[in-house]
Amino acid sequence: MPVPQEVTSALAAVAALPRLLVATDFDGVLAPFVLDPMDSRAQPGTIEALTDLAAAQGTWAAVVSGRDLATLEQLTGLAGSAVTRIGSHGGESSAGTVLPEGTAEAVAGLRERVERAVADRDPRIRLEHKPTAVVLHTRGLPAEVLPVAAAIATEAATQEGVTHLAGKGVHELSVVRADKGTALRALAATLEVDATVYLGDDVTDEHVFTVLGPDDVGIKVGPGESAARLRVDDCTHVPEVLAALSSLRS
Ligand SMILES: O=P(O)(O)OC[C@H]1O[C@H](O[C@H]2O[C@H](CO)[C@@H](O)[C@H](O)[C@H]2O)[C@H](O)[C@@H](O)[C@@H]1O
Repeated sequence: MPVPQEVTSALAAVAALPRLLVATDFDGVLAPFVLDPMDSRAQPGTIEALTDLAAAQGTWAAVVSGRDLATLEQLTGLAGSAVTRIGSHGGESSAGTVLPEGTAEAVAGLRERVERAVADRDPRIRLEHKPTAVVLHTRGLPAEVLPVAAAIATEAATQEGVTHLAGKGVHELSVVRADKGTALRALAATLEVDATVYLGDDVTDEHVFTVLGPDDVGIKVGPGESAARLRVDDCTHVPEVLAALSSLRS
């Protein structure tokens, strides 16, 4: 299936504006889902298109991810590039991050509690550790594990200062309050762009879609309810969308 005509038309219209920010989620958008998060790789051509966009006149590019910043840079190879990297759902940025005082202690305490609960209740649940969060992974696990992971996450989130985000095959427990929408709006305001294009697939990307303005272009990648105005069927369309934008801006 080709990229829908309405998406192509919206891209052509937004690309005609003088100052444009093109931003995208990582997992499920640039990179197809895999079992081991460290095996994720961006689809061919996507990083190149973002890099080209960031080099084009009046154009900026960003990757906005739930990954922690260091992992995002490692997986994308974008460290030191002109493409802005925003990690930890907006909690960290390549433009500079100061995590709130006590974050390391709070996440260490959370980690200890979650590790204990997982060891006691179902060691098949895989854990990912970030500077601001602990993630319980259930992708590929038998159905009976899912409610156990959900219960552990729900219980951990009763602790003051812990936020629970349920994503695709993950329960993320964060000790820092941040969201992608706030982070992207701040970036767009700093750059004084005329419009933002954003591609996302998951619940945390809805924080962006809901704050986009009438001139912005939100593209939901894949099925599910969304506040995005436009949609493509799955992440295999993303290289074409980014290449089209890159060619329109160069
Ligand atoms: O905001 P994103 O860039 O989409 O990051 C969201 C979470 O992505 C990762 O988990 C997802 O991808 C994994 C690898 O494909 C997959 O195994 C998992 O089921 C997905 O939910 C990442 O591991 C999380 O830390 C991110 O928060």
